[in-house]
Amino acid sequence: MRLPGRLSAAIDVLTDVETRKRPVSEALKAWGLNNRFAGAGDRAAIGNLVYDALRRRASHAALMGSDSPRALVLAVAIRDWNEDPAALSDSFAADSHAPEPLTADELARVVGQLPDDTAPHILADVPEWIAPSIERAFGDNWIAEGQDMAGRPSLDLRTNILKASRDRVVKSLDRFHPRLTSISPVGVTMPAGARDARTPNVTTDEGYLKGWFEVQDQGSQIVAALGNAQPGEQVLDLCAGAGGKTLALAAAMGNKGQIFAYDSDRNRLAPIYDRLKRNGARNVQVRAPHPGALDDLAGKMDRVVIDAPCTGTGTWRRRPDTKWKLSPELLAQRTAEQAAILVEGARYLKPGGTLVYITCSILPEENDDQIVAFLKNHPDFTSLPPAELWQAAFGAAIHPDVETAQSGIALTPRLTGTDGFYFNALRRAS
Ligand SMILES: C[S@@+](CC[C@H](N)C(=O)[O-])C[C@H]1O[C@@H](n2cnc3c(N)ncnc32)[C@H](O)[C@@H]1O
Repeated sequence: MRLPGRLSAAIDVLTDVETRKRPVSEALKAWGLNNRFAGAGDRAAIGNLVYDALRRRASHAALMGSDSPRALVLAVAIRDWNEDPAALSDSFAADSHAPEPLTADELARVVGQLPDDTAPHILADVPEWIAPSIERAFGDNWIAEGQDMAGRPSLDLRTNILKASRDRVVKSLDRFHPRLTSISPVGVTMPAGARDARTPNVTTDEGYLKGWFEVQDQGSQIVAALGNAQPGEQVLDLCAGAGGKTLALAAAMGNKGQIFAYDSDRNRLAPIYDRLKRNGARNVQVRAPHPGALDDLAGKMDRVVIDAPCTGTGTWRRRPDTKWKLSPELLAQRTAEQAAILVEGARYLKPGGTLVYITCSILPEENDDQIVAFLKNHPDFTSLPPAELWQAAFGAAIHPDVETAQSGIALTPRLTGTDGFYFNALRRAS
């Protein structure tokens, strides 16, 4: 397919997403099944167009004076993919699979600039109602933070040090030109390409099948490392999901001690069994959810890790559709769950133990605010100093801007080149 046909397909996919309220991944898959002539390169390009349209939906729509799928996709082609507007329009006329040529109004708008009085949430490409929260989190830098959250993410891998060295992983993926991550000592990264670049399919690599590495954003690797789980400890991973953090903790502990991996959702937990086997993680006991599943652990854990259910605002680069679906109701639901899980997690700690709280959110309501509320009712807990945790994990001084008011650590695409994550470690008095 040539670019005009790909643009047309992206408009169809976005229309499908909007009219049928479908997740983007589902709409892209359906398009591929209905258009089997399209190759992997076409599907990747169409996916990039759709995701780019959603990443900068607000500013594309403001510039074009419309948020229709056509307006958004044309804006991506010209603003993000640097196509020449007149040449693009001419190429439409010569291609039977192309969208209609650009109108005079579209041509004039797409080469213009956003006016000086453009609302800040449009410049930041975030929903208007959530802008005050993002401003509270980042102060004067909040628009720049929003803009970086509208970029493309890198593909990051975590070396499974139980089975391989980072050098070995780099060598096995040589053909994708991997680089070392900037902070995580076990990470490997492949920067996002431009335009129609395809994301490397690393999960068919023999190194992946042998358990040498896992796909894991560097931010997720960093918070797992800050958790500071030590060989021989008793650790409860209370929201283990498919086990991304569990596997990182097992490797950090050198398979020594015991991790109890639990999740209240059986379906989310299901993939963990295969992943543990592939990774050679032998110190993990999976506890399936049933009443009283964790009762025997009360008061006994050295460390309880809460990778809390959250709005996922830190992952907007990867799932930009969720940015526009976020609602005050969903945020309220997540914050209520987080408050309850923090109290629940504290129950399993022994005196002197550490409660590790993690979210993949950038919103203070889910981060520092939760810590303030928890500490108010749990005066026997104190936050551990971020600079010391960072030094212990990475042997380097912490970037000053990642420290939050409540001794938390907030990672972002702009500050650390990672997804957005929040971390806070709370020590219980002995
Ligand atoms: C952010 S995800 C965990 C991701 C996972 N730790 C990883 O690294 O791949 C949050 C998880 O919390 C689980 N969850 C939600 N409420 C819970 C609760 N009350 N107790 C335990 N798990 C819960 C969800 O099912 C979800 O799998």
